[in-house]
Amino acid sequence: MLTLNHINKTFNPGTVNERAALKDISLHLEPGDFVTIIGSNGAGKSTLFNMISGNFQTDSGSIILDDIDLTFMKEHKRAKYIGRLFQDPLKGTAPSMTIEENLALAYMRTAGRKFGFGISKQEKELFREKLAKLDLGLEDRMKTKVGLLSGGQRQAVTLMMSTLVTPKVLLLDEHTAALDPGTADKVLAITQEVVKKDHITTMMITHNIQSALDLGNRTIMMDDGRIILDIKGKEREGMTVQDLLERFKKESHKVLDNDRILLTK
Ligand SMILES: Nc1ncnc2c1ncn2[C@@H]1O[C@H](COP(=O)(O)OP(=O)(O)OP(=O)(O)O)[C@@H](O)[C@H]1O
Repeated sequence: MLTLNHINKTFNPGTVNERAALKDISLHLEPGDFVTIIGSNGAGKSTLFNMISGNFQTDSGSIILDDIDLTFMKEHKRAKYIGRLFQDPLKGTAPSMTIEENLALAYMRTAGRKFGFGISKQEKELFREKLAKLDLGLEDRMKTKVGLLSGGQRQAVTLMMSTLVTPKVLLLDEHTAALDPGTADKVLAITQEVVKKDHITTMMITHNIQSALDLGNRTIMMDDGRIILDIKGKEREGMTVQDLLERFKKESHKVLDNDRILLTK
C-alpha cells in the first residue's frame, strides 16, 4: 500500500543549524492499516508526514503508494491521494467562506472538478448527506461561514473535506490536541467511524499514549529521527501505557521526553 524506503531528511545541511530529522526510515503499510505514532520532542513525526504529503522532498529514498511513485511528485498533485489534518482547526479551511464553499473547494482539489459554473444541486445533496453523518447539525448550516464554527465542528468539517473523495492515505497530525477533552473524544469517534467505513489507510500522530493504544491496529514510536518500535498484533493487545513507556526506555536508553505527553498523564 504505502511503502517508505530508506528515507533521509536533513535540514540546513552544512550549517551550524544542521539537523538530521529523519534517519533511514523504512515502513510498509497494509491497506486499511491504522497506525498511531508517538515519540519524543523533535523525533521527526511531523517531518515524516511532510515527506509523505510532499511538503518537503526527501534527500534520499523513495515513497511508493500502491504502484505510484510519489518521491518526486509535487504536493498539490499528491493531494488527490493524501488527506491531512493538522492540530490547528484554522488550518486547511477558508474561514471567510461557507461550509458549502469549503467542501466545494475540497471536491475541486480531490475530484478534479472545475467550479466555473457554481455548485450543482447534486453536489449540494452530496455535501448535505456527508455532513449529516457527523451528527452535528451542520447539514442545516451549509451557508454558515466556517470561521464561525467551534474548533470541534471545524475539525469535523476538515475531516469531511479530506475524505469527501476517499483518500488512499489519511494523515492526522495531532488533530484533536487543541480541542477540549469532550470535543476531542467526539472528533476521535467521528474519525474512527469515517476511517472504518471507507477502510482508509491512516496514520495518526498523538501525544495521548492511551489513545495511541486504543485506536488503530498498530503503534509506532519514534525517537531522534528513527522508528524505534513498531508494535502490532498479539504483542499490542493488552499492552498498557506503562508497558509502552518501558519498551521505549529499553530501546532508546532514555525516558520518553515529550512535554505534551507528560502533561497529558
Ligand atoms: N522546516 C524545518 N527547518 C529546520 N528544521 C526543521 C524543520 N522542520 C523540522 N525541523 C527540525 O527537525 C526535527 C524534527 O522535527 P519534527 O517537527 O518533525 O518533530 P516532531 O516529532 O513532530 O516534534 P514535536 O512532537 O516536538 O512536535 C526537529 O529538530 C526540528 O527542529
